[in-house]
Amino acid sequence: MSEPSSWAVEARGLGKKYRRGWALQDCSFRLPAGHICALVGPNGAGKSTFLGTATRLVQPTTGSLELFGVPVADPAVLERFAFLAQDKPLYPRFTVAETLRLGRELNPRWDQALAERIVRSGNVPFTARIGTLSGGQRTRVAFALAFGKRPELLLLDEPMSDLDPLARHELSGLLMAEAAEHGTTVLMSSHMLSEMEDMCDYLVVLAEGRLRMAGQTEELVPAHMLVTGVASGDSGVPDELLRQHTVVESRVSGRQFSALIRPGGPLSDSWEALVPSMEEVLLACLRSPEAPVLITDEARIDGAGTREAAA
Ligand SMILES: Nc1ncnc2c1ncn2[C@@H]1O[C@H](COP(=O)(O)OP(=O)(O)OP(=O)(O)O)[C@@H](O)[C@H]1O
Repeated sequence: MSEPSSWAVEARGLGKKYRRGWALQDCSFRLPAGHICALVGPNGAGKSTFLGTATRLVQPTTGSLELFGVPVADPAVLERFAFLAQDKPLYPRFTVAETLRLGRELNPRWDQALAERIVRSGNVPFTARIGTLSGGQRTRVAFALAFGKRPELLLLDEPMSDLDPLARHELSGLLMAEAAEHGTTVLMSSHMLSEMEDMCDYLVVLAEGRLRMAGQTEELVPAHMLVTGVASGDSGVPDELLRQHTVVESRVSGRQFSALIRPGGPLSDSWEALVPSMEEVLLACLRSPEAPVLITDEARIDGAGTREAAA
């Protein structure tokens, strides 16, 4: 058994219901500490809602959530994570220097040198007021605040969306270096699948408020194969493929079929099989919300189910 603190995130039956319906439902998984995890899903999938429950901005309707073994309702958890919200809320009248000073005064483990380095490498003037900065410059200051806190867990909601390609490259490099050097766990929602592939070693996929996949990428991605061959049977997808393997997505074009599958045994020699990229697996999974859920043993949490949220 692992020590409780070796799990950065443990969600058990987590759900949030709004008047319009469930934004997140029966979500159960765990994320071991030290990973960089992509939180992926289409618009409205429940990613921000999940991050909201982790940061206490959203009160769950069902289930529980622990960070490093501590329930999120416990104030002791607050200094262990930093959150970069999608709209990067900062005080518009503060200067950049005043914003960093606020970070220093509020956070006992504050790293001023690191925060200043992040601001300086984007040539953002320390004397400028936040309200006068471009969207990307504001994001950089928000990054500096989040990193400067030296958290054990960084929760990032679409952090790179308004950054130029150079800034994205620089800050994603910094993210990976920080995670490697300090063992920081990162949970980051994003629609940039190919960038996630370079950075992330853990995946949590949501669709329509439900968990679709969770686990280490090195386990999830090779659990899939891209198969092509000669079409046969009523649908064009060979019966043997449908019977013996889990077909996540299939397509028939002329006399050829192609499918992304989870092999249930050896594949026929008459088909060509390739290991897909993470992006190909994610795209197929997102296009096929009816495909069976895949959660690795490491990410699976026992005894989960929908119940009233812990007070
Ligand atoms: N405060 C709210 N009141 C009512 N419904 C809400 C509220 N916040 C979110 N929702 C609904 O919950 C669902 C999940 O929204 P959420 O913002 O978590 O999705 P998301 O995966 O972050 O989407 P995106 O990729 O577009 O940012 C959506 O259907 C949304 O309309």
